[in-house]
Amino acid sequence: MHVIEKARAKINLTLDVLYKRPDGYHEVEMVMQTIDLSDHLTLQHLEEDRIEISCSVPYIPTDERNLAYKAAALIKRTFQIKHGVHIHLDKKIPVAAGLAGGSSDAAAVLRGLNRLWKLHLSLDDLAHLAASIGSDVPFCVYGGTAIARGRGEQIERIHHTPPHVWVVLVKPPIAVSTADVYGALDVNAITDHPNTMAMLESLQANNPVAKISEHLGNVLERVTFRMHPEVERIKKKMYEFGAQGALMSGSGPTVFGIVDRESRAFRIYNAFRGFSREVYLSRFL
Ligand SMILES: C[C@@](CO)(OP(=O)(O)O)[C@H](O)COP(=O)(O)OP(=O)(O)OC[C@H]1O[C@@H](n2ccc(N)nc2=O)[C@H](O)[C@@H]1O
Ligand SMILES: Nc1ncnc2c1ncn2[C@@H]1O[C@H](COP(=O)(O)OP(=O)(O)O)[C@@H](O)[C@H]1O
Repeated sequence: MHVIEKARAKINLTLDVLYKRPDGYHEVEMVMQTIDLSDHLTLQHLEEDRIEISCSVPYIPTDERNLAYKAAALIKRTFQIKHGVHIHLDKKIPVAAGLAGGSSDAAAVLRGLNRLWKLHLSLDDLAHLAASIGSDVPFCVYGGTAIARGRGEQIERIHHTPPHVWVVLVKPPIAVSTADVYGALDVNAITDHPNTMAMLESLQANNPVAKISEHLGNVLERVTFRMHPEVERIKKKMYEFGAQGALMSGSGPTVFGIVDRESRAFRIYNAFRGFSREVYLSRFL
């Protein structure tokens, strides 16, 4: 008995930080968008009471530190399930990139085990559980377009037909810690808060990409740019190569560019392939 789930990457079209909370987290407001770049998960029922993880790449832990493991352990604990699961992760989303790859794997495990073990939970039930795994996991349970608030776990889904937008992603070969980036952010020094509602209205009005691009904004960019100037250079190149809009996703270091035409996206993709190893072509989903 097995089920297959796709775990899709996200990008942040806006990322605003409102204040630092007493619990150490930052109160955020972000427009999140699922893109067509996914890990593939296979969940195989085991009669024995254990969680096994295997992975297509060697540099991700396969023990309880893996977010997919945490999700399976949470389901087993919450619903007192006495058998187990083998989870294979076929990784395609770059790791520690600002694209929520691990969070999306965890969300896919919640959805997959709900089916495998016939738990009859709604997506809202799963998203509620997901918050204890990580701030980005509830959004990944739903996917699509949403506004995320709180520490990222409060999701307002946006039901619309997503505009046709091509996305080129470039991940420089550096590791960025989300905790370090939030830790180095001086909330009182933020002057360029993005306009969440303007972005939302632009998406819902199905505006052309050039218009949507006017509202892209991420207050963590400055912090990551300071730590790793090459990330800012990639953003500049993205515009030089013809992107209509460009932004760092999440805490970085991936930078995405958006365009309305496939041919233009291919040109940018090919231009980056000359000197970047990790370049991806994708679309809004
Ligand atoms: C920046 C964002 C934007 O979508 O994504 P990534 O760059 O990780 O993809 C998210 O806010 C990341 O969410 P996620 O990666 O799930 O974070 P968590 O595991 O919950 O938290 C990691 C650490 O980041 C800091 N953190 C996280 C979220 C938040 N609203 N405020 C914080 O200060 C905390 O120090 C926390 O210990
Ligand atoms: N299933 C998983 N896939 C990727 N990374 C994982 C996973 N489980 C745990 N991790 C760890 O989580 C960290 C962040 O990974 P990831 O979710 O890809 O990044 P981000 O939050 O920047 O999008 C990495 O250091 C990685 O070792």
